[in-house]
Formats: sequence, C-alpha cells, structure tokens
Amino acid sequence: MNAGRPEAQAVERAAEPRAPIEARFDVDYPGFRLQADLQLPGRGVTALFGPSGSGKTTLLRAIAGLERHRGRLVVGGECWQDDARGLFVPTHKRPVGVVFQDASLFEHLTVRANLDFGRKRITAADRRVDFDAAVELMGIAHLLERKPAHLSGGERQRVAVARALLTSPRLLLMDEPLAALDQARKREILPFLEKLHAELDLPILYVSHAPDEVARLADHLVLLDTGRVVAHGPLAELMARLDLPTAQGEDAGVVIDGRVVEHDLHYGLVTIAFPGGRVQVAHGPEPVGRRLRLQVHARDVSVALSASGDSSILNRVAATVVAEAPADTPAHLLLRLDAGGTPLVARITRLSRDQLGLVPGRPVWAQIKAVALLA
Ligand SMILES: Nc1ncnc2c1ncn2[C@@H]1O[C@H](COP(=O)(O)OP(=O)(O)OP(=O)(O)O)[C@@H](O)[C@H]1O
Repeated sequence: MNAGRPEAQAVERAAEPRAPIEARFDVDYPGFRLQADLQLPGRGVTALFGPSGSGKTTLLRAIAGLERHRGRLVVGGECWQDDARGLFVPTHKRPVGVVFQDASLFEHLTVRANLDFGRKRITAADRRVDFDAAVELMGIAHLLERKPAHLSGGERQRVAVARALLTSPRLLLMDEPLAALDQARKREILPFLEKLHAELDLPILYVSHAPDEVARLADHLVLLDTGRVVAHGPLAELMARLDLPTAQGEDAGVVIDGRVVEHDLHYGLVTIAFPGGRVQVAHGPEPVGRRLRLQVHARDVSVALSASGDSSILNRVAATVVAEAPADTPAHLLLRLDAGGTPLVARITRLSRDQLGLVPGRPVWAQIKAVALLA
C-alpha cells in the first residue's frame, strides 16, 4: 500500500480549465450508422443518453478504442486517434478506465489482488491515484480480503470503479454501471459515484438510459437517437428544452443547482436558493452553504396569476411564460417558464392555458408541488 508516501497523490484537483474532449466517429454497421462530431467538456460527468439501440455503447467503445472505426479523438490535449495521420493508440495504451455493467472482476483473486492488478498496469511514475484513496473513496476497505463471489452487486461495482481508478486514467468510461442492480443496490452505490464526481478531477463519460441516474450525476448531456446526436450541452439547459424527447413523459422536468441558505428547525424545513428564487423542502442534514441539486418535475409545477398564499403549496416562484409545446396527451401542454434566469417547465391543461391567458411574456407564479433533492 502507498499509505504515507509523500509523492502519492490522492486526487488531482486542478482548477485550471481542462482541454475539451473532441470525438468524431463514423460507424457503419449493417443496418446501423452512427455519426457523431462532439466537443465535450474535459471535466465533470457527461451522460450519453438515449433509447436502446441508439448507439451509446458503440460510441463509448469507439472512444475506449475497443473497436476501431473511422474518426478522430483527442482527450486532454492528447490525440488517441487521427485517421488523417494513420494514428490509432491501441486501447491498452490509452490512459482510460472502463467500468461495464457487470464488474468483470477476477473471481479467483481477492479484492486487494484485483485492485493491485489495476495498479500494476502503470508505472510508479505515472501513478496519480493512491491505493488507499481509491479504497476510501469507494468505501471498500472492509472488503479487501474477500473474493468477488462474497460481494453484493453494488460492492462488486465499487471494486470495479476503484480498480479502474487505480490505473490513473485521464478519462473514465462507464457503461450502464448500475443497470444490473436492483433499486436498493442502486441507491447504495449512487452516493459513491457522486463522491467520485465531487472529489476527482477526472472527466467521466457515463452511458445510461435511466433518467433518474442522469439527473443525479450528469453535468453535461449527449442525447442520441438512431445513431445521431440529437442535442448536447449542459444538463440543466437541455432538460429545460421543450423540443427534445426528454421533455416528454413522467420524468420530464428541470434540474436546478442551488445552495442551502437557512434551516427552519421549528418546521423542519431547509431553504435552498437558486438564481431567481428559493424553495423550502423537508429538513436534511445539509449545512448552510452546501451546494445541492434539485429536480422539479413538469407534472409538479402548476401556474397561477397571483401569489395568493391560499394553498398548501409552500413553494411559489415569480416567473414569466416563455414558450409552449405539445405534451404527451392532447389535453395537456408544456410551458417553459423563466424564473429570474432559472428555467422551469410546467405541464398543464390546454384549458387552463386558455382560461388564464398564458401566452409568452405573461408574468405568472409557478407553484411547485414537489421538489426532489438529488445530491
Ligand atoms: N459489433 C456490431 N456489429 C454490428 N452491429 C452492431 C455491433 N454492435 C452494435 N451493433 C448495432 O448498433 C446499434 C447500436 O447499438 P448500441 O449497443 O451502441 O446501442 P445502445 O444505445 O448502447 O443500446 P442499449 O441501451 O440497448 O445498450 C444496434 O442496432 C446494434 O445492434
């Protein structure tokens, strides 16, 4: 173990802007074509999101170099593939960590030996993630002497993530790492992935078709459909777009990054502020100043013309109607609202729209029935 070694660095916490990831690929399978030309942020979590068969895994594997397709790829300023120059860095030479749906650990080795396998793939000089730090980050210290057969699904995935980190990657690729887990295991591992995100300055590409995971973990979103990039950009911006498939269905809604500003111990509420407003939600342990992500579903937002407090709905935010779009039933529509710079989406009936005259430019009050705290 590297405990106490002065040169061992737990994490990289560089504050300087990171070179973006440039990925251009043209994949031609019989009956399926993927064309992507993306510039992705060099830090944070980018989710590749889309329906089954849209090309998420194909794109991830092309980036890992597991399959060779036509394209160009630059990560952290290093070119890993450039067809124009005949350059293709083979996958085992790329500083990339990959975590798949099934943890694919060596069953005959202990957790410690599995982790050592990851660590020994690179020379001491190239090591940027310390053994103890990776173990601590994934909360697996108590599992080190066990064999994988004696781990739960969530624990296996945490070991797989730690093993990937110990290869000191410049990029972490995760292909539906939670898909094989039940809801309880998923809930167990999500906080570790959040910690990974918060503490490591390592860009992560995360394939998922679960909207709740994406809302919770992603900063940036790439929406794929039948091999095409439908849209990509910051998560909050894309979730508020009415013209994208994400605006439809039960999970439609916005994510808002806010900050805890006050606790009301008497009523057990915590106030979270964001540009343009504040909401109160059931009290949690989060200290004042803590940044939190909120999710507000379109189905939980209604619209009123006055700020009448004559209702049990606690959270009302002044907003302006920006635009409307069809919803999933002919009776409903989606309204995009602007609450002092923070977008909200409301799913209301067409009848209400006409009765209240909710046209673009109209000042309104957004009544928020429920707010989910995501992190
Ligand atoms: N090696 C291959 N040869 C031929 N076709 C392939 C190959 N790999 C994937 N495909 C096809 O490419 C398309 C995209 O598959 P891909 O696995 O990338 O989708 P996905 O978005 O990750 O789907 P899912 O969410 O179901 O995992 C599919 O139609 C699939 O059948």
